Amino acid sequence: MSSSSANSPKRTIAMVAHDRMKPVLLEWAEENKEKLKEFRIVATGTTGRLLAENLPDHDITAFKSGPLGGDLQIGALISNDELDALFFLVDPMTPQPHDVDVKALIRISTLYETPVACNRTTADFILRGITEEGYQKRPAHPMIEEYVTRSV
Ligand SMILES: O=C(CO)COP(=O)(O)O
Repeated sequence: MSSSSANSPKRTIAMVAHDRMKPVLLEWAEENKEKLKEFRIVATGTTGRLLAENLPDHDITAFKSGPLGGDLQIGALISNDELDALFFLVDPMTPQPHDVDVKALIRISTLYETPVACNRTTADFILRGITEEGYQKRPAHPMIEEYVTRSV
């Protein structure tokens, strides 16, 4: 994954929002809709449907709903090194039935050096960073290689 140029395929970013954060994400996406056009956007089910309704000209794919495995589908992209950033507006005040999936998504993002925004301020920084000329995502953490080649 790297910075884009005129001829390269669209980079992929993911968007997820817990229910009370969905209006916040929609507002943030509206504010940033011009920059977001350069990406393919994948999202958990309900978040993706709402984004597609609000941004009909964007390239948006909705996976399964989060509690039904949508977070894990995004995690699969990350573990294949196919995701450039994750925008995940988490509700810090409401317990989630699929909290283990949410944790797994954050963990796998950490391992693969995928930038993750859990609030709007970080989302602003990440979007600015990944659209900057010359931006290059770091490769996955070397501990992956150590793990693959470990002797047991
Ligand atoms: O719960 C979610 C992520 O953990 C969000 O899923 P939805 O976008 O399907 O509501």
